[in-house]
Amino acid sequence: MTSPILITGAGQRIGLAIAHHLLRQGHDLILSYRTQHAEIQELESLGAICIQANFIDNASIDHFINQIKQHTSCLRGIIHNASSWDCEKNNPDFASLFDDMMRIHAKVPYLINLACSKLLTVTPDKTDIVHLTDYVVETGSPKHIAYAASKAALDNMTKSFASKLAPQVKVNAIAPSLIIFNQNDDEEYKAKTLKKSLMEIEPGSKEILNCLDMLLSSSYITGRTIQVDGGRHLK
Ligand SMILES: NC(=O)C1=CN([C@@H]2O[C@H](COP(=O)(O)OP(=O)(O)OC[C@H]3O[C@@H](n4cnc5c(N)ncnc54)[C@H](OP(=O)(O)O)[C@@H]3O)[C@@H](O)[C@H]2O)C=CC1
Ligand SMILES: Nc1nc2c(c(=O)[nH]1)N=C([C@H](O)[C@@H](O)CO)CN2
Repeated sequence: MTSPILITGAGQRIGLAIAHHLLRQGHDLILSYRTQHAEIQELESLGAICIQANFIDNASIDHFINQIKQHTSCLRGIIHNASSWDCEKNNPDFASLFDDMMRIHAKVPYLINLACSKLLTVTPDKTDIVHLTDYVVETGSPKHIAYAASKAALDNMTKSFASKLAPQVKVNAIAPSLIIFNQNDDEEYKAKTLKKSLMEIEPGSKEILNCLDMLLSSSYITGRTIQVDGGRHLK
């Protein structure tokens, strides 16, 4: 087994697309999933090590980290993809929402990066940490205040970990705007959202895969955020 890449939240959508993309490239994978999606069985049949993890408290994060270390003594990369796009409108308990957003988007990457950084330095080759953040790190989001703040924390940690882990480990962020809609998005929301960018398309996971390929193949880019947002900042 080559040094595996760790992906969090790989059971659906972008995380699932990343998992299949890296498997097709010949990488070994360790991945986390929360819900037992049918796709998990296929990933296991393709050789991925799939670990069920719901990051609801410190103990669950620690348990996941221990399971990683039981499966491998080295890592080629870590991709922090797991995320909950939750909002104040759906959560009147703002304190719990804030804690949940900070846990999944900042505490989980923080603890995994610190606990697994040595695994990224076992081989002499350059290795990578990639944080999936969000366009709203630049602008804030009045409808997703805690979500945006937690993604901003993750964005900031990109710089801290890049400095801490250089030169062997490169640490970068990918900041998407609309990539793929959700199943329950109605036509009115879709039309309004498409208009928010210059490109006015729903690009799909391929845009993230292209960006990931660039970062993993670079020997020089670190501490940076690659915006994948269709020119939304110019609208
Ligand atoms: N989709 C888009 O257009 C955009 C996406 N992004 C970012 O890109 C990344 C991927 O987006 P997308 O594919 O839509 O993400 P999803 O909303 O599909 O969530 C990704 C995964 O996170 C997992 N997850 C959520 N909460 C927890 C938890 N408490 N513990 C463990 N796992 C959890 C889910 O697991 P499960 O399904 O197993 O329950 C899910 O599969 C995210 O970081 C997102 O913020 C940013 C901007 C736009
Ligand atoms: N975890 C998630 N984060 C985000 C999602 C999502 O579906 N899951 N979706 C978005 C939107 O596409 C937004 O970028 C455009 O309305 C943001 N984050």
